[in-house]
Amino acid sequence: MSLNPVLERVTARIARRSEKSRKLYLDLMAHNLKYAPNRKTLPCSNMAHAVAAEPEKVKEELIHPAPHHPNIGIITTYNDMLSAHQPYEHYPEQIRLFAREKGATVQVAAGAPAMCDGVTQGQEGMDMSLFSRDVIAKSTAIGLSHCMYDSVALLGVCDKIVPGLLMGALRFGHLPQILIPAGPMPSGMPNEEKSKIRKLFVEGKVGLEEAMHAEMASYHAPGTCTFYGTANTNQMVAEFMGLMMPDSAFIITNTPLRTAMTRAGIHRLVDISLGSDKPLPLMDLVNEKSVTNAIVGLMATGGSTNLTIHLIAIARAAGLVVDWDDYNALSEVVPDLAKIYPSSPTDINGFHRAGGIPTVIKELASIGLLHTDCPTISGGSILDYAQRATLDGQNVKYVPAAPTTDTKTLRPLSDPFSKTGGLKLFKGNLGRGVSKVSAVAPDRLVTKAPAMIFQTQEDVMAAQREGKLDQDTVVVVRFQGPRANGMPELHKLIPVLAVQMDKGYKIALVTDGRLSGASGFVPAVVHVCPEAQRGGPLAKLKNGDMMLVDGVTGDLKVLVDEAEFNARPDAPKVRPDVGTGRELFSANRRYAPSAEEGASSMEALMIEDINEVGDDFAGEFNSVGKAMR
Ligand SMILES: O=C(O)C(=O)C[C@H](O)[C@H](O)COP(=O)(O)O
Repeated sequence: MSLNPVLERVTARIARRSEKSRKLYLDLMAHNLKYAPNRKTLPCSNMAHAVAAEPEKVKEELIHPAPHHPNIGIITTYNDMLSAHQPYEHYPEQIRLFAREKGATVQVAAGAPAMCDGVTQGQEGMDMSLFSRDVIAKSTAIGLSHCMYDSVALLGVCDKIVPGLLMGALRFGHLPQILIPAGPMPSGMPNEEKSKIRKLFVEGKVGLEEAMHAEMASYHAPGTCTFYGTANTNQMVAEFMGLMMPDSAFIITNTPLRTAMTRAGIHRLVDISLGSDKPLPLMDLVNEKSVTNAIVGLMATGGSTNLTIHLIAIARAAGLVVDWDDYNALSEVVPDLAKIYPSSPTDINGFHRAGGIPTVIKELASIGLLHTDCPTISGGSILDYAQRATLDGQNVKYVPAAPTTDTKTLRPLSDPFSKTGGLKLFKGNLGRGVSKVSAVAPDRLVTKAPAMIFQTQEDVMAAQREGKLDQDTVVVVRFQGPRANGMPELHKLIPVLAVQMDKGYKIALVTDGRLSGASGFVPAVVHVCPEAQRGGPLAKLKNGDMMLVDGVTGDLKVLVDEAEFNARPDAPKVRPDVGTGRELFSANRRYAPSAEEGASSMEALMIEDINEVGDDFAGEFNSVGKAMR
């Protein structure tokens, strides 16, 4: 099957743009592989510290390893408050047993924090959510810096956790690594019903007790939430990149198949560890082709807008430069094959039952919309991911993906939901932003209406209560970008604006902040760059300015005289927020690059430093390596 020419062009463009940075990355990984201390070269005292707490047998195995005796490091993001991460409690014990079956040992290298956007939505803690990615990345790096490991199992699932783990893990890309997901919770109260009750609550038609009951019937068990939000989109992306076992993303948590899948993943990790016949380092898996495959997956399934930030940050950690034009070009040729809540009533479990990721991959690969020549954890290519996992005794057995069994949720190529993908790039005199057009009803794609300007979502909610939003309007919520307040998700706006839409008004939202992956159906252009805090045009908008938000052409415009608009002073910048620990994140805010650049100050500064070392890089590290020997 010949490749789709746009896929080919976008991939080539990423490779060209990244030529220098990718080479620097691969040189540094080669240095890690060759010269970084490892178990076999650690001096006695260091080694004794590293094994001091192990049982005698394991001590012996670590100090005098058999020829292929890998030691697996675990980075775990377990905590028992997050439903998605609670199942990881006993994974280290299980993984130890599974590794032992193949003669390997296991040490928990580090724990990293995992925060829940469901808990922090609309709260001060949300201002730290995006930056928690950097904390997770650094925690991962600290764990792996002990250089005790021949391979790594990454335990994490949710929104910032998978990107953070990968951003850290990729700096140790010379090591073979696998993501081990824990799976979604069983379906509870349908998401659509929960949303209905939320709207009734906003309108004062149901009380607190009933609202609480609905939320708890929806979020009711261990596992990821069942909507197609950022957590589940990360899972999809990880499969499309071949970073986890085929069809492992959406097996329900704490089921026999889930356990069998973890076991299969660990067995596979042993087989590809350093020292094996076929080591498969992470740096080989994350390249311009797998990143492009991930964007295709995002478009074909209508995933979370957050991945227009996270995938860019993950790619940057591997020396790859991706931008929103790449996303947009792919969106124009990738059909939308899936409708999952918030784009439809079906949840992620329904999507999985309908055929899920294997069926989507099979369809896309059949028309050359996926690279089938980049390596994956499975040992083959992405074509291994066009298989359904089933349980065979204690083992996972794969069978070819079947055609969709529910065309309300998952469509074949011959009859897609739309010929183009789920996300769209908007551009114009207000900057660049992204929108999940697949979740928006066709008659709501274009909004031309006067602007109402806000600086917080609380102000929008208050205006709605006071009836001030009872008109066609484009609600602009600005000073919500990474430099202003850490770029929170503004998901509390959705039920409020949905109520206004139900009243028959034309409503759109424009913001330099983020929305949750659970946000849909309200036409929204998010992540607008440059952000108001950096002097972006949003800072010049006034109440009443006529706006055009056009989901067909991708226009994001203010329709006022250009000279008059440009002559306006910017609204004053916001001061940093403090409290709830936000003051610890000043550096993250102050140096944050734009959303389109991944919004990670850690990476922006890292890239500056690496570029400074520049062409001398490999030479310098070679001499450091020689001195060490
Ligand atoms: O997917 C994301 O980006 C998220 O932030 C996940 C959060 O858990 C939701 O924001 C909760 O949203 P509801 O379903 O409306 O309760």
